[in-house]
Amino acid sequence: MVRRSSVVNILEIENLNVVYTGRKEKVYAVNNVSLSIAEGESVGIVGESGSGKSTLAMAVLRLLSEKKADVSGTINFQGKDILGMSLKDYKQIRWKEISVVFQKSMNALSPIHKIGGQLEDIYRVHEPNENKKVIKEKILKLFTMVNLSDRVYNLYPHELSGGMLQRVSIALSLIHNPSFIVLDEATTALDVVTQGQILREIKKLETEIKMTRMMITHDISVVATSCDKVVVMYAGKVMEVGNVKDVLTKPAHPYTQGLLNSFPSLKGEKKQLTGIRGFLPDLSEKKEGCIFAPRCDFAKDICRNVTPKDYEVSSNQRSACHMHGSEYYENRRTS
Ligand SMILES: Nc1ncnc2c1ncn2[C@@H]1O[C@H](COP(=O)(O)OP(=O)(O)OP(=O)(O)O)[C@@H](O)[C@H]1O
Repeated sequence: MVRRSSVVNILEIENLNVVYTGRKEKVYAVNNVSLSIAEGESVGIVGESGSGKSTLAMAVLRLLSEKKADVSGTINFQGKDILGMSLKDYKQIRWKEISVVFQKSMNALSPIHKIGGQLEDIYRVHEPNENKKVIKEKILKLFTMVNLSDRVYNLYPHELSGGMLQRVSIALSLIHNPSFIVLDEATTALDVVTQGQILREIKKLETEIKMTRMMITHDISVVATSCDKVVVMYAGKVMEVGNVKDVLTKPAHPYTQGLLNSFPSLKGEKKQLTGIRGFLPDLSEKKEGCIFAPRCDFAKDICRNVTPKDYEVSSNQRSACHMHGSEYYENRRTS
């Protein structure tokens, strides 16, 4: 949604819809999402639980079962139509070009094999003929990058702390030098000190190996400290997109404002946390109007009846709100 003329987009998502069909009732988890991510950019996807962040990532990663989810729209990655290609072709891209770290990625490691051997085996899935010594060197280099010592190579998973295991997962995701990485709550379970360290290492890596990052998180402070752009999702839709600084200091959508007012600030004045009244809507049906209107203190008739389009607030910020950029919002902006 934020477009800069000289920028090359690595990922372009147009009108993406994901409907879970596995149960009696459908779930419209992602609705008409369009967004682009420029090469080298780090983009945070935020929104409360159930807003469709992981589903969006799973669609990009082609990890949704065709039997359980209908995916429509287009996803272009480096000019290639991801949804249009065969799964066999996509598997050539996954891990090599696009990789992912989930919150529980570390659980995928076998408890009875040493870390080094497991990483070596995974490396060979894409490079079956690579020399053992070369692979080991590569893995040790990655360990250094994520601040793990060489001795981890010969340890079993149970001999590592949660933070170390998550660093192993990040090292693993980087094993084929991907140009795009998805981190889905990858640092959420870690203590703040370890999380901060890992985020700093990831940012350093991005400049070293020219990587683009899509980061899914509940934690706005993670976005504030580590991302260039933020996408705010609610009930399967993008509510607001923009540069982190603009969106976090001058939110243009009432949902973003509510989300920001739900987080305490460690710096600056103490403020009353107000949260957002009500709950996420039932996603088993599609309704006209703004999906946030029932929870929005400022909704007018138009909001309840007409689905808002995506309005430009500034060259760096867009908001799907009928009242975008009105004086009314100007007055409500947080400082
Ligand atoms: N496999 C599935 N089958 C049916 N519905 C699903 C499935 N996975 C997710 N959903 C539903 O899709 C909606 C979006 O879920 P999703 O996990 O993408 O949200 P999220 O924003 O990532 O939430 P969280 O932050 O809690 O991970 C929710 O209503 C969820 O219940």
